[in-house]
Amino acid sequence: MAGGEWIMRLEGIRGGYLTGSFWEDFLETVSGVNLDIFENEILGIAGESGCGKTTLLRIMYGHVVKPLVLRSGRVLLRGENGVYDLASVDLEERRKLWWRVVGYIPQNSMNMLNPVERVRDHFLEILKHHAGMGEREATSVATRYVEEVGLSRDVLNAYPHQLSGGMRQRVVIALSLMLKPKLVLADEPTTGLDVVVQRGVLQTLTEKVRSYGSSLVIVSHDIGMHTMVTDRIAIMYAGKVVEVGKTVEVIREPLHPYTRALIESLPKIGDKRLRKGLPGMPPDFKNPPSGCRFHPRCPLAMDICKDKEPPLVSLGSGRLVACWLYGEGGVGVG
Ligand SMILES: Nc1ncnc2c1ncn2[C@@H]1O[C@H](COP(=O)(O)OP(=O)(O)OP(=O)(O)O)[C@@H](O)[C@H]1O
Repeated sequence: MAGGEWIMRLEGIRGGYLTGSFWEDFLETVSGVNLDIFENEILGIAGESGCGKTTLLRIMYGHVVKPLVLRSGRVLLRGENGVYDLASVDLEERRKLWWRVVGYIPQNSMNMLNPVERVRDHFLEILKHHAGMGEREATSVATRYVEEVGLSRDVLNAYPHQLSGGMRQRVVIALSLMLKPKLVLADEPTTGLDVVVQRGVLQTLTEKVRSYGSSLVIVSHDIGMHTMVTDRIAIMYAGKVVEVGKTVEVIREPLHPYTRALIESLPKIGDKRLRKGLPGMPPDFKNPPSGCRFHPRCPLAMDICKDKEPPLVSLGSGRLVACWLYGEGGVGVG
């Protein structure tokens, strides 16, 4: 569970995509995010499709290549020899941190395996280059990790297309975890798998992360999944973090009207009533609403919401919310 020191600290992250050849042709899809990820925790990032979750995760990994651009902010990562700002260290330094300190499971990662390389070669390449192992040691480590994620060692001799989607995803999980990074970033790690396989893959991922004492950030729009596996949850809306807290508390008593709407839309066991969806559309990043970006869809919007952006304030016990309903009572955190 969460507690102790942060392993990653995000400060004032603003990033997005270049959409043309000029600096002004820019779509800001992450706007001023501040967030700490603590040691030994599983943090979920949730929000509607297109709210900026993947953009934020890529920035957290320090994999910022055009058209993705980080306009401002710091991505502080506690490494073996001190704190690094992934937003400013050079590529060589970031390469040393990738796999060993911070691991990444990108969206659709199971399709990312090189189709002309056997599974074994994927493992050996990482173990040789990032851990300096020789062939023999690397092969024995690869065998152990493949088995640890519930696969047979024969999988090492297979080509990716010979494996099912769930098996490929387990391979990607083993690859990203085998150097025991302190922090693993997983983007929709079970999308595209059937429900039963999803559960097994999630269980493997979270069990391994817990047993290595690593932290995991898991991006998904699936609140049910967050309820099952995460300790804390950050809710994003239109490029901003609008609520953070312990998952059980956020689910039991959502504070931000957007979080309430997300939770309201979840099916509940035994309740056959049609769930209410959230009316309206997420805003256009090119021309976001003034004040609180959620105000045009918010059933509780007040005059101030149109004029002034609510800061993310602390309500104590690690609960943060960006909403004028709580704004005056909280302690601003930036
Ligand atoms: N390469 C790109 N160029 C321009 N705009 C992009 C690019 N990639 C993403 N976007 C836009 O950035 C916004 C945020 O996208 P992002 O993928 O971060 O959201 P998300 O919350 O992860 O969504 P999803 O759950 O659908 O993956 C979206 O409006 C998307 O269309």
